[in-house]
Amino acid sequence: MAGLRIVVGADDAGYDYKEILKRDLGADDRVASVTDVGVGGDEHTHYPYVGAAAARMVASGEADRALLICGTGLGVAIAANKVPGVRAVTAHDSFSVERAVLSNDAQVLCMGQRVVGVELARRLVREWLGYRFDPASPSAPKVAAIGEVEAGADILPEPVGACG
Ligand SMILES: O=C[C@H](O)[C@H](O)COP(=O)(O)O
Repeated sequence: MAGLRIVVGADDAGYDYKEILKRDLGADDRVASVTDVGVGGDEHTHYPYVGAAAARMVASGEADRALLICGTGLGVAIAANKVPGVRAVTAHDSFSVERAVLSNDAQVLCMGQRVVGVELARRLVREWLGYRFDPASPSAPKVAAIGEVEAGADILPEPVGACG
């Protein structure tokens, strides 16, 4: 399985975790490359800029995934989701991290440095690296429907019995 190209980013509130997680990613043989879009230790930025910068790299195909940290993991996710084609989630538990990839084909995982302990964050990132979305899974049509909504399509609700 090809190694993942990962972009990491954080605002000031997520800088410490971003550095720790970046180091972990760099030492993991499932990771082909790690690109850091900031912030640097002596820099300041608002979370939408790093969230969007990382998401654009995913949308353009320069990166396979992004890992974004802010105070809560919420702002960077909202910003990343504004980039067409990007599915960003905030997750601080094992099941959500699994389903983010296997159900939602989310390419962007966001966490909050003020929310989750660092050792749990490190463990969740290790788990995250092990999941790959299966395009033949029953979840694939639902992910495709997200793209249709993004493209502006009106999608009528399916009958309840047809929802898988
Ligand atoms: O979602 C936003 C983040 O938590 C950010 O790091 C802090 O934002 P605030 O300073 O506006 O609360």
